[in-house]
This record gives sequence, C-alpha cells and structure tokens, in this order.
Amino acid sequence: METKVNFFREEVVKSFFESVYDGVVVVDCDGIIQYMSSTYCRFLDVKPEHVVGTHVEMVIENTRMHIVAKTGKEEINDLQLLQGNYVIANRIPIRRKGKLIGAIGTIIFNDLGKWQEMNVHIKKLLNELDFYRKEWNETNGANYSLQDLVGTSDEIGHLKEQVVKLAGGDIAVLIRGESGTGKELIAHSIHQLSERSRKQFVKVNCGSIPEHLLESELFGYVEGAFTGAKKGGKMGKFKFADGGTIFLDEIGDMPEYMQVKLLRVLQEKEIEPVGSLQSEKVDVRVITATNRPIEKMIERNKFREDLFYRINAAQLFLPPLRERREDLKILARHFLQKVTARMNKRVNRIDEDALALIKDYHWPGNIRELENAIEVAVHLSEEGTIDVHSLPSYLNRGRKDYTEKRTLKQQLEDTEKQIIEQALKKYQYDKLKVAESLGMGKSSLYDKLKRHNIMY
Ligand SMILES: Nc1ncnc2c1ncn2[C@@H]1O[C@H](COP(=O)(O)OP(=O)(O)OP(=O)(O)O)[C@@H](O)[C@H]1O
Repeated sequence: METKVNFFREEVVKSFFESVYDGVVVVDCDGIIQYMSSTYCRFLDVKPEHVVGTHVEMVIENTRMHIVAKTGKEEINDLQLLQGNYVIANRIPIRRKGKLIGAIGTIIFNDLGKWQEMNVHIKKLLNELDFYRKEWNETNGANYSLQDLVGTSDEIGHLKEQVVKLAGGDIAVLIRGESGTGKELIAHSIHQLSERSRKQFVKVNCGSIPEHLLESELFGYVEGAFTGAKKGGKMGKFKFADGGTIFLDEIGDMPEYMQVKLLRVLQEKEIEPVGSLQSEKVDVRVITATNRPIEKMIERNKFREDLFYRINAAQLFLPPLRERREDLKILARHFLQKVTARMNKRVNRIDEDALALIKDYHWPGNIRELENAIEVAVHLSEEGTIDVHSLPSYLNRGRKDYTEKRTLKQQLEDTEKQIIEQALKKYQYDKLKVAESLGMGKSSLYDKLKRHNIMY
C-alpha cells in the first residue's frame, strides 16, 4: 500500500510538472541536475538520461539555478534568455529540515505563437531601454570622477590639486589640451566635486552639431518656431542643465553668430528659446574645452574676445602624453585591467620590450590612442602577455623611422619645434613671453616659427 501511494505521489507530481509548466528542472546544492521534465528536454533538444548528473550550466544557458541552490534566495519572474528567446523563470530553493538541499526551477513560454509575439515586444523594449540608458549616460551623467584620473607625474598631481581648488564655487573653467588628453574627464570631475553634483551634467559638442541646429539644441524652441518643430516645443540643453553644469566641448568650433548669443546668456543668465519672445532664467555653471589656439583665433577675429574672458575665468591645461612619459606605464596597466575586465580575457602582463616601445612612441592621439592600442594588443596577445608583436605595428614603425632614417640634425630640429610648440601653449601664444622663456629675441622666435611652419 505504502509503495502504491509513493508511486502515485510521484506520478502526480510528474504529471503536474509536465502539464502546468513548460519546463521544470531540479538541481542539488552543487548545481547537479537531478530531474528535468520531458518538455524542457524537448525544448533544449537534449535527452533526460544525458542531462541527469550533469552540472546545470552545461545544459541550460544563462541559468542561475546553481546560484539559488547555493544562496537559498528565491528568484521569481526573472527574464531568462534561452535559445534566443526570453522565458519567464522562477527559481526556488528546496530545504529539508531547514537545510538547503537544492533548487527547483520552472520556465513558462506557454502559447508559443503568443510568446514569440511578446518576445519581439520585450526585445524591442529592452533594446530601446539600452539605447536611452547609453544616451542618458553620455549626455547627462557625470560618469567620471577625480579617482579616474590615472597618473603619477607632477603634471597630473598639480592638475588634481587645481581641480579640487576650482571645483567649489561657480567659476567658469576653460580646459585646454590636445585631443584625447582627458579634457572631458576633468570636466566631469569638476562637476562631481562641486555643490552641483546632484544636478545634471550636460555635455554639448559644439563642433558636431550642425550649425543651423545649434541654437535650438542649446536654448530650445517653442511650438511652431519653424517648420518641422515638435508639438509642445523642445527644451534646450541650458534649461536641462538648470541647477547643474553644462560642458561645452570644442568651444573653438562655435560659429560666430552663436558666440554672440552665448555671451548674452552668460551675462544675463537667461535664455531665449527659438521663436519665443520671453526669456527664462537659468542657473548653470559653464565649463568649456578646446584644443584650438583661441588667442590666435581672436587675433584673426574668429573668436570673440569678450566671450573668451567670460569662459576663461580659470584655465586648466592638460599636457600631451609625450610630455609626461612617466605616466605611460601606469596608464598602460590601467587600460590593460579595464580592457581585460570588459573582454573577459586573461592578459595580465606587458613585457619589458613592449613597455619600452610604448614609452618611445610619441602618442599624437594621446591617452585615447593609448587606450585603443592596449585594446588591440589584448585582442592579439597570446599566453596572457602583451609583447611587441601584439602592439599595433605603427608603434614599431614609428620608432624605426625616428631612429634609423633621421639624421642628428633632423632630430635636433624636431626637438626644437616641439619645445617652441610647448612654450606657445604654455604662454597661450604670447610671443613675447615665449621668447623670454626660451632666452631668445622676438625676431629670432618669428624666424623659427616660420622655418618650422608653426601656426601662431
Ligand atoms: N589621466 C587619465 N587617466 C585615465 N584615463 C584617462 C585619463 N585621461 C584621459 N583618459 C581617458 O582617455 C579617453 C579620452 O579622454 P577625454 O575624452 O576626456 O579626452 P578629450 O581631451 O576630451 O578628447 P577630445 O578633445 O578629443 O574630446 C577617455 O576614455 C578617458 O577616460
């Protein structure tokens, strides 16, 4: 009688599992499958006798059964990607006399037609969510802070001190430096450290927005402002950043008519959306960045001097990577860690020859170029080590050209050019100061500027 009841009980449980759920799996506390319903086996195209005794991760993709069987924390209505589609998964721990002995998991995808329809809908929504999340982070979030600024050189140390000093208060900061030196990272850090950090950080790349759209992007527009204007109008970036910080990247690329409008906004602290007759107050801290020689542009009437003084209450200068070579090693290692974590590939060494090559190269694209080079190297590396062969070949070529094909005179000329360019940047293109700092007369400086074809 007892065996009959047991047999009956087992059959009831099995039929229940088979009819109510589209898939049932039971694992022990080590994640080993003890039971899998026949519908689940059919769905995964496996045989029950092959899966029992196997670790669940070997059979079911994206499973978390072994985790629930370890932690004892149930997971209800989780979306799990299985065979290219999402199913609803429940994972419940099994306990005997209070002791965790495994877990039971169920999945539902019931009416296949309906479910596929819903799947398409879910995937579309998840894709959209992903897109908006990225977009939001890119434009509205200060994703970096001062801790992300890697480097042990005096230049970086000094820069960090300046950032801390300038962050508090509402002073307008102009960040200068070649492309890829970390200007955006500094802008994020200033915002993060300021009293405005709980409000928006809004980035606008003045160089990449088509000229005719820039005004409405920055200041917004009202309904009916122009053909194609959205119903209800559109909020501009300045309004969006209200209470927070706006980062105007590539300010040197701002068209001249917009420079006038921007100056007015900075002076009056109010914006006028396109098509509106009324201005609106905004409270925004302005941080700008450029890699262009603004002083020279002012001389040529390409940039307004009054705007320059508005945005330039304080200035931070980011030296190019080739001028702080002592940071190269630590930066290369930093990017190695970052890239391997993202790619899930184990590469934990950069050998001495590869490091020497990295230190020799002149890095015209600065830190961004270094980051890309390390990413390539991680892809190409073998046996967990980056060597000279895994680094992009142009690093090698650069060194050969430089040392083998150039005469001493040419190399001295190159160095002279580099020193003058650095001094020009340091003294913001004030030729008198540059000449003084280099111990030469102004006319001799002009001769060299011409000879080296340096723009000034
Ligand atoms: N000191 C640093 N430590 C770590 N990462 C850095 C550092 N400086 C820059 N980076 C990284 O280098 C990349 C380029 O930096 P960023 O975009 O801030 O440069 P940028 O000067 O604003 O460039 P662009 O002028 O082209 O816009 C980013 O991925 C940034 O995180």
